[in-house]
Amino acid sequence: MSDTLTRLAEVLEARKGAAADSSYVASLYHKGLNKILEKVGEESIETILAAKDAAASGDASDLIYETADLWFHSLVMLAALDQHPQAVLDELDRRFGLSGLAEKAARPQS
Ligand SMILES: N=c1c2ncn([C@@H]3O[C@H](COP(=O)(O)OP(=O)(O)OP(=O)(O)O)[C@@H](O)[C@H]3O)c2ncn1[C@@H]1O[C@H](COP(=O)(O)O)[C@@H](O)[C@H]1O
Repeated sequence: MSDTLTRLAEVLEARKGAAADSSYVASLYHKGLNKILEKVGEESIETILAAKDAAASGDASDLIYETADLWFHSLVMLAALDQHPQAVLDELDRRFGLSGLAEKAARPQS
């Protein structure tokens, strides 16, 4: 799972030197941080609406699609601020360790 984030982070880093009209990510960098944050906000709202629809209809396909958009734009935000997604995964790992669930999951069932 995290391999996808690593490979995507590499592409996002490479887009930093690219011309605005060469790719979607390059165009976002050229528009600046405010535009990137606007996209994160937009995608957050679309994800919430899709979650409501999924709960009502039982069909989660739009929710998965919108969540991918939200994660993607969050990764662009992190890259624009020179942050790597591994730092977020490390933070989640730290919290998982703190909760004691990691040890519980590793322990054989009796
Ligand atoms: N995962 C994604 C990804 N997810 C969503 N999007 C784009 O995000 C945009 C979101 O849709 P919207 O309708 O909200 O946006 P829009 O109308 O195009 O833009 P606005 O004018 O509203 O800002 C669409 O243009 C999608 O194509 C993505 N664009 C790129 N990637 C990945 O990023 C990599 C680099 O992309 P490029 O920089 O385009 O080569 C690609 O190889 C992909 O792996």
